[in-house]
Amino acid sequence: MKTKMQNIKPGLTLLSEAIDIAFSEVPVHHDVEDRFLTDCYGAVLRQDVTARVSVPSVDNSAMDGYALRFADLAAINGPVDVVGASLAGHPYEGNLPDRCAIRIATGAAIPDGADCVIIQENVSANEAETCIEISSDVIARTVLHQNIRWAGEDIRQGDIVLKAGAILRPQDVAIAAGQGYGSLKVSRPLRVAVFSTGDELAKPGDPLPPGGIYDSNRFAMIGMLREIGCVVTDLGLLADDFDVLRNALQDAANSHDVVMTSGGVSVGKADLLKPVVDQLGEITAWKLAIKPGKPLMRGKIGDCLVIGLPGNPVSVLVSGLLYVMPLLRHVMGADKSQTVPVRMPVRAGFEFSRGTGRREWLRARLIQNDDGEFEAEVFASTSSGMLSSMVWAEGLVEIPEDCGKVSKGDVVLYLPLCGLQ
Ligand SMILES: Nc1nc2c(c(=O)[nH]1)N[C@H]1C(S)=C(S)[C@@H](COP(=O)(O)OP(=O)(O)OC[C@H]3O[C@@H](n4cnc5c(N)ncnc54)[C@H](O)[C@@H]3O)O[C@H]1N2
Ligand code: MOO
Repeated sequence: MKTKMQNIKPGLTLLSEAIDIAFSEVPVHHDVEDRFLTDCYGAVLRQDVTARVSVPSVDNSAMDGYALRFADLAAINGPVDVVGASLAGHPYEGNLPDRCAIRIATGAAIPDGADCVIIQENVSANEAETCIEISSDVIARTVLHQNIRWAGEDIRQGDIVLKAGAILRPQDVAIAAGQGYGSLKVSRPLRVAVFSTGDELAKPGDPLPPGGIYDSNRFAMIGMLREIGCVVTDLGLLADDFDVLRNALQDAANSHDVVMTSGGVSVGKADLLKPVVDQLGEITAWKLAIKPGKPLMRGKIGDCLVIGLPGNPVSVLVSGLLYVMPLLRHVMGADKSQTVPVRMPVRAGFEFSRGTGRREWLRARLIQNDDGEFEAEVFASTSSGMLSSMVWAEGLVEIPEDCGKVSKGDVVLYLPLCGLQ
């Protein structure tokens, strides 16, 4: 990859700086609620979760079989008496007698005196299972502590198993369940009002007037917001009219944590979002050194965060996934590490050149080349108006601000789309 000195155009903010500034300016919400475990998936955890019990709670068997004393094995030359059983929830009480075996189930406590488990497939038992024969081969292969899981080897009582700020995945909810938590403190979902702006827009399902286009951006915005657990109010379409926009924004800001819009943030005559937010509140950021998504606007009306996404459909998705969703997760208390996209180095399977100055994302997929290695291929067009490129893509290739040329075989960073939610 050919790079030269960063050459950021005046008035544009670097994405990394813009994220740092936004994270420091937009406060984390204090509203926390206790939620039943099964409603916690995808939520931001707002407490440390401390282990109440060790896991396993006692030394137990990893397999179904027979618990024995390892030191006895050398002396065994005939049937071994099975003197009892240890089942999950029903431990064997007492000590393992010399040169005897205890029937044991996976997860059941290792009886006192036993120190290895031989799986049942490797012994032959009589029909009543009162004695077993163990071949000399199996005895020779048996080692001390075989198939034993030690108390506390997974989790020790008092360990912090989940930290505040985690975005809860199935395994996180499961570990809290395993520690007996019936509910967790998580962030209250953000209430987000969404609308698309533009005189050219028609509602999907309605007839399309001459020169009109159907509104697709609202559906991208709502989808991204729902993925991160926001409660969305769909306010539909708004015309490019100052008073209409001002009234709608003021109303939405009064009853939501965030108002998110698409369109009308560039420099054209009909781009009214900025003057409206300027009148009702404050514009706190505008124009990032990114492509697509450059004219993205951040502002506030009272305590309500306002996000004005650019109208181009790819800009909505890319700036939404890389700037807005991380910011909203921050507001819900997510740790910063949880908001950084996965970036994987891969070889470029394409050639690309451009003027420097903005961080750019090309719509991409990974394909296997003739040597079996994965390399990135990119969509034929970089237009931010082509929504089909995002449907085609499984990831994005990130071109740094100062990179003007990518040659086939160069290492580039690939961001899987599934890692951006
Ligand atoms: N003279 C300049 N013109 C533009 C600049 C610039 O710096 N100087 N920036 C360009 C960039 S970059 C972008 S991105 C766009 C963003 O402009 P707006 O946010 O004002 O968006 P609109 O003009 O309203 O729309 C742009 C484009 O997207 C279509 N659109 C809008 N809303 C929707 C929707 N809900 N669903 C589907 N498609 C939508 C709209 O019809 C336009 O084609 O500005 C550039 N111009
Ligand atoms: O910044 Mo714009 O989104 O390139 O079309």
